[in-house]
Order: sequence, then structure tokens, then C-alpha cells
Amino acid sequence: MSKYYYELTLKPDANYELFLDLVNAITTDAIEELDGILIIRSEEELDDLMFGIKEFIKALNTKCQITYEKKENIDWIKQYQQSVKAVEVGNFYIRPSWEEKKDGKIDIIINPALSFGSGHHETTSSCIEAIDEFVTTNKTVLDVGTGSGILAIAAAKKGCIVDICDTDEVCVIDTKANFELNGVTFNDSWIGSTNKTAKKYDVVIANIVADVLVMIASDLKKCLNENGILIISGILDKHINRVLSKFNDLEQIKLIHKNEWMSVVFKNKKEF
Ligand SMILES: C[S@@+](CC[C@H](N)C(=O)[O-])C[C@H]1O[C@@H](n2cnc3c(N)ncnc32)[C@H](O)[C@@H]1O
Repeated sequence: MSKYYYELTLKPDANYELFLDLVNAITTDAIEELDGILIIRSEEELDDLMFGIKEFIKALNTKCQITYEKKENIDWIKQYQQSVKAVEVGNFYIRPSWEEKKDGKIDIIINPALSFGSGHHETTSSCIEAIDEFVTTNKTVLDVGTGSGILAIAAAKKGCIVDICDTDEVCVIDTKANFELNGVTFNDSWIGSTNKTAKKYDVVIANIVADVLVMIASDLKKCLNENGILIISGILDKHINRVLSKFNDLEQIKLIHKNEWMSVVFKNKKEF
């Protein structure tokens, strides 16, 4: 990308369409039309084009305001990358690949993409906090609604055997790429939800919205081993009682409240 670009602006008093036809005919550069104004931008100088237009104005015997400027190009990708910062949650350090890892922390790399889960949202960071506190090595874990895979990766980094699922195919694809990026592996993955498995897990995590949690509550519970841990999140505090009522047969061991978002950790006392 060049450091500069050139911008030629034409504001004809009349014959706008003729100017538009002319510009279209004599340049392949980007042309923006803005309320009777034509803006041509190029990384190459536009002096020749401007000369041609001036000759055209003379031939037409008309008037047209012309401005010609050299402007600084902005590296939008770099600027965007600089706006994406690493985030520290408990023993975890979640960062984009262009930031350095932090000594003494469990490193997770997540680059911004379409799938939800960079670690910045309250619901994700609350789940990471819960994984940090309640998930120990060698546990079997199901991450329901894996998104970017961030929670499953956190569990895998703690030495767990991890399965992932999401109703959105793109997320399952992104998650696989993110596992590779983080040098960890998962055991099984599928497109869909908890109703597609008959397996039972030591830990089930679901950061999904309240309505979906209510809808799949019994499926989530069916996936739990006796003494298994269930971490749910994505609940706006105004919906918490409605969600809790679906899980009142579990023992509530932690409630995390960050801004308006709530997450809950339960322990299963019996097998469903
Ligand atoms: C808020 S994102 C959570 C992403 C990531 N786990 C995190 O904590 O940042 C919710 C994800 O759940 C998925 N999802 C929605 N309904 C679902 C369902 N019934 N079963 C499984 N996944 C679902 C969405 O596609 C989305 O990727």
C-alpha cells in the first residue's frame, strides 16, 4: 500500500452526466458520486486526468469547480489490529496472534473473526473465570455453542478431553482452526446441539442466550455425569430467575455478575 493517494474532486455547475461519462471513459480509478460531486481517487497522480477534464470544460464552455489533493493513506487493517487488545482473565491470557504472550499465564490465541468469543465480552470472560476455578485436568468437557472455540481451548489447555458443538457450521470450522493455532486438540465435534449426543461429561459449558438455555435445559442436564459441573452464561440479569428455575434440581455453586450479564456454575448431585 502506498503512503499517499490522490483525490480529484469535480463539482460541475451543469452537465453532470456528461462529466460522469467522460470520467468513466478515461479512467479505471475508483469514482465516488456524492450529490452532484464526482470524486476520483488513485494511488497514482491524477494530473493527466485533470488536464483532460480542463480541456473538456473549455470545449463545453461550462463551469466546474476542481480540487486536487494529495492525502495520507491509512492502513485500516493495522489500525484495526491495534484496537484489538489482549485480555487477562484469572490464569488465562487471551491475545490476538500479533501480541506477545505473557509469562506465567496460560496462553490463548484468538484472532478476530466472524465467530463470537474473543474473551472481551462479559459472558465469555465469566466462563473463562469459572473454567479457571472449577475445571481440573483430565476431565471430559462439552462446549455447547463453541463460537470461536475459546472456552473449549481454555479447557483443553487445562488438560481436559474436549468435545465441541455449535448450530452454526462456520463456528465449528473456526474452532478447528483456532485449536490448531493454539497447539491443542479436541476429541469430537459436530454441527448442532446437545440433543445430538448421548454421552455424559464431567463438565458442560454453554454460553448461549437465556431463551435457548431455557429451551435446552433438560438436554444440558442429561449430558452431566454425577457430580458434574455445568457452567451457563449469556443471561441478562432480568432473565436470571426464569433460567434458574429450569436448573433448580442442581446445586448452585457460583453466580458471576458482570455488568448486566450473569453466569452460573452448578454441580450435579444425581445422574439424569
Ligand atoms: C454467545 S456465543 C458463545 C461463543 C463462545 N462459546 C464464548 O463463550 O465466547 C453463542 C454460540 O452458541 C451458538 N448456538 C446458539 N444456539 C445454540 C444451540 N441451541 N446449540 C448449540 N449452539 C448454539 C451460536 O451459534 C453461537 O456460536
